[in-house]
Amino acid sequence: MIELNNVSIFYGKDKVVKDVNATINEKVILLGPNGSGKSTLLKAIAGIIPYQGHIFIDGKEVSKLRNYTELSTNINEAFSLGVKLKDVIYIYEEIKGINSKLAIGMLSQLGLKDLNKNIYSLSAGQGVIFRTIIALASNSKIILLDEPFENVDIGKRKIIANWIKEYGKEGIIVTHELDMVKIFKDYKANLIFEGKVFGPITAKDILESSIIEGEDQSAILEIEVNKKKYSFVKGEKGYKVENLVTLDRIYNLGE
Ligand SMILES: Nc1ncnc2c1ncn2[C@@H]1O[C@H](COP(=O)(O)OP(=O)(O)OP(=O)(O)O)[C@@H](O)[C@H]1O
Repeated sequence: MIELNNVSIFYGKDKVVKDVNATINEKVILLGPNGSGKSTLLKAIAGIIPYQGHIFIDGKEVSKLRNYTELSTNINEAFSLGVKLKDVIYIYEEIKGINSKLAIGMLSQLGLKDLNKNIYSLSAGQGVIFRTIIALASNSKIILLDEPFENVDIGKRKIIANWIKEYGKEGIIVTHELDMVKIFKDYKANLIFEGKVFGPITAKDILESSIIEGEDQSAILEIEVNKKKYSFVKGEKGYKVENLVTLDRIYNLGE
């Protein structure tokens, strides 16, 4: 279980994650526009950057955890050890207990067969595939995945989506990809705007909502962006701020 108690994260004086409170004991989707704080929040939960407040993983404060094998992530910064792919796999086998046979099979299925390759020589999509598979093949209880479909071909995205459903019991999946959110429509989703987290509601409800000016009685979620309130209302109803049917348009609210 991931518990966030009044979590704030600063870069210098900039507070980019603001007083987040949440309990996560399943796999959830995190959606939000560029620069809203998604990666920053994931990095703090993974113990890569400092935070204020408390983040507990299964009751233990993240800042005090060392080599915790029940949490895995595809975040770039977690991959500073090893150069050749086979070395990275070996190191993760040693320190995280990943199932290297499983990882090698999954990589091969997605076209990454030459494990003598240098991790820095991978294309953008290959890098995402490699890091995501390492995170999944660890079969940790908790997985933190930052944009696991970015730059990945559509057919491979679907394979990865199925693996994400299969591996890990809890965690956070950050994605911008609307088609992928559809695959996870039964998952709960949280929205993040300007460092503030809203929700959860189901991904399906987000996809099917109209967004109208705030404080509608039947709203399934209310968010505040740039001091304006918006309500997510199921189906066609009320005066629409915009004809919001795609996530891209939801993201535009934050700009
Ligand atoms: N190392 C850093 N130093 C200073 N500011 C940073 C740093 N990393 C991120 N930021 C800033 O923090 C804010 C949140 O960034 P973050 O990367 O968490 O956004 P994001 O929601 O993941 O965006 P995207 O969808 O574009 O990946 C942004 O304004 C960004 O410019």
